[in-house]
Amino acid sequence: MAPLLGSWDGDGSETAQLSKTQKSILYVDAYDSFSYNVVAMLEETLGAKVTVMTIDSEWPDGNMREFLRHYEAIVLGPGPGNPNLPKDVGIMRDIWNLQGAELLPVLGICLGFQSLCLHHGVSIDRLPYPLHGQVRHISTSAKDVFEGLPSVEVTLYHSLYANMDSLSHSQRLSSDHLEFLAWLSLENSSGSDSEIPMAVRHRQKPFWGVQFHPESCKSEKDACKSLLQNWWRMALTFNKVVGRGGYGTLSETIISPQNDMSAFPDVAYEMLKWSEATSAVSAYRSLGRGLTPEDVSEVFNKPGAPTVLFQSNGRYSIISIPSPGSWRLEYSVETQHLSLCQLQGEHEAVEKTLSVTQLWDALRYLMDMKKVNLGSPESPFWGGFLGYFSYELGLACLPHPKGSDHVSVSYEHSTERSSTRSLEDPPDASLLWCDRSIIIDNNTGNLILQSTRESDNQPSGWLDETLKSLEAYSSSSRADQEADAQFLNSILCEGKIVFPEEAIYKRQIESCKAELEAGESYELCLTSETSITLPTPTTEEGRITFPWKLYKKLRKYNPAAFSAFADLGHAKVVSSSPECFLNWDRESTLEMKPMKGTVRKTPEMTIEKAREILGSTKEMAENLMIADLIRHDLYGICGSGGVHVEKLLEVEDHGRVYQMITHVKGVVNPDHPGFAVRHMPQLKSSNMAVHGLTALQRCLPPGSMTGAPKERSCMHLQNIEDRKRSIYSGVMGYLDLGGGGSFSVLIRTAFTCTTEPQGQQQTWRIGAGGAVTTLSTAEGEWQEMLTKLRTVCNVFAPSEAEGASR
Ligand SMILES: C=C(O[C@@H]1C=C(C(=O)O)C=C[C@H]1O)C(=O)O
Ligand SMILES: NC(=O)CC[C@H](N)C(=O)O
Repeated sequence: MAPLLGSWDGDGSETAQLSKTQKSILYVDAYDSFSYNVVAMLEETLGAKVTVMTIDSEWPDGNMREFLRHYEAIVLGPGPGNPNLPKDVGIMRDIWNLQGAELLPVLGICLGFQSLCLHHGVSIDRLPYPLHGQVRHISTSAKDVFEGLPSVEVTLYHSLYANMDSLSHSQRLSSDHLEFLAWLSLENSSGSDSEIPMAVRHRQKPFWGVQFHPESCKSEKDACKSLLQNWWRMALTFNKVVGRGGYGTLSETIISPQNDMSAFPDVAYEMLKWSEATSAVSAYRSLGRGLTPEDVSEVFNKPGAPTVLFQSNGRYSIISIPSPGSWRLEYSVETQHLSLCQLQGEHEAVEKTLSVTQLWDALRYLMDMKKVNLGSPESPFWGGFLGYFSYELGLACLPHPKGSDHVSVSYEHSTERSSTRSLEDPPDASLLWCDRSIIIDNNTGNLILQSTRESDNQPSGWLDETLKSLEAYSSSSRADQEADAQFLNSILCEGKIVFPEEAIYKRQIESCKAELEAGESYELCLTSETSITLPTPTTEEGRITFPWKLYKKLRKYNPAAFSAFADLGHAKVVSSSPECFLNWDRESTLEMKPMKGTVRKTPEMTIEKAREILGSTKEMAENLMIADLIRHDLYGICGSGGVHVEKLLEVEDHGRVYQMITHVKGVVNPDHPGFAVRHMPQLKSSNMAVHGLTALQRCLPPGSMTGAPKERSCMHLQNIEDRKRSIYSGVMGYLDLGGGGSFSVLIRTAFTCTTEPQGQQQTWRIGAGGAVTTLSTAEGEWQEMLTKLRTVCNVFAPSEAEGASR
């Protein structure tokens, strides 16, 4: 039998030796959205090399004992679900059966802690109320792993707990196996306090566990580092005392049944051929005239022609300009159908069936092969793709744990939502290849006209000629604007709006809360859909200009940081999104800025008052959970040491609402990729376009629109919402051939799709929702959803009656 824990306290010399030989830790991942934060903390704090193995993996060669000899210790991570269910903990359970010389040090975190307690006779029950994203002081025994740490502030993400009352009196007195090391004082409904175990160690075996999340960005950093170092010192001392170690490390760094390797798609070569006029230089001309992006788009984009405008309140707006080299790509997740079509000249078309993984491979290949090396230093986009990816495309990119109810993309017919069921869904990816474009610097008013087509840069070529026509341009008159308003009104006054049913939405909130209480999720971003059916304008001109005129109205009503317009085949999108999903520059930096926490702006509501409201436990917890999820997403790409929180839980003014945001940055290191991308091809590239695309593929759908943990939350949301979100909750932006990219989250957005443009009616869809946590109230969430809905829905009211809709 192993010696008692007390004798392994060591003198710290093992930690000092760490730098000489890198030790290995096996991390067991339960598909949590915080896993890579834990892994980064282990690597950054202990200097250890971590291998990640998912709970649904098989032990290599079917021999756990042999495999574990290569590791100094195991960390069992947090995760959704309940340790009483074998599928939620998978291979974690095998660890508790190790005996004698097979034993090795283990640290369980949250779900891992619960699994340890459960195996040793403590029942795992539901808390009176879940504690997701809550930051609390815990008291400790100030010994063992808590040496020198009598009280620590930590983040909690659990709804289940180790119930000490489940132990019989004699079990507790002798407590033959477990010793509890830390507690949380929890007030129950009767007003009295009870003590909930927060940390444990086994008395004979080298097993420890903590119920809290030391890796969270709101847990006390130095204290949690000391805790880990204490554990590691004791773990290494154990190994030394029992003579473990010296087996060398294994080469694998990730073990999982997930395997999304597929054949390289031939269609990538076709795409390359279609882009042959795109050279490696983006030539440009500058014009110092203050034209609006709307004006410029109107000059170049004929009504109804494929157009994307990415209009920002920040620095730059990007406008697509048609050219002989323009082509479009559309992809459907459900049918795996890819179609490409040229927009001018031969009008060639290509149809192919390919998997989502192959789609990303083709995009990466094309962006890499068509790298542009030179262009206007000021311009964030030198040419490439403009367009969107849907929420369902994001779902198809998620890992699906073995044996789980898959997050699928087909839906049963629902009687409750039958009003919107028959609507056509737009493609899941729709991208426009642009070799000509215009950038407007919103700070200086300067305009950059650019093209990657060599012939456009000849004297008197397209660039020179177009510059001349822009110099002579005069913007639309007031009379035109009034005519537009009248035209819109004539259509909008006949609109029929179908709002989400309050009772159904409130029932769905309760269903979300039931999942949160069961430990299935920490936060669920519930959403609903409102549809507006309008008559199709009777004239051809009216029909094709309607979406653009609607966009201009929305842009005025709700000028947003990521306003955007897309007219891409049958799909039309008018967006006033305030939320950045993912940006990357041409060198090495990725950034994400998730939003959570929304307050409606009224004359009485100042930013100070909004800060007070958004400073509540509920709102902070909502944002913190997503902040930690986004850190994990970025660590998955950038690897340990590469991720930093720039801003945490800050309140910003976003036009019609105040929003709380967090800003996380990551730096890509091709020699040390994160675990989410480690086995992927092409990642040794120094081209940031390749890394940006991979980050998109791995980080969709946006965590702020799902909740945490992402996979499990998406699965429950699909069951609860029972509809396709489609473009809503997807992302829109640009893929720059220079290497950069930027995508917004498609919220505060209306879209429509019809393959029968001559039909009598057009239906626009607007999604809206909000994060449900255990602190949510049904009425509060319903009102918050309406606040977000109004920012777009009011644009569908005829102008005089603005604000009349709910
Ligand atoms: C769900 C929406 O927005 C999301 C939810 C937010 C929240 O819960 O406060 C804030 C911004 C978005 O991430 C929406 O606008 O429909
Ligand atoms: N963060 C976790 O590991 C949570 C564990 C478990 N699902 C609970 O809710 O209690």
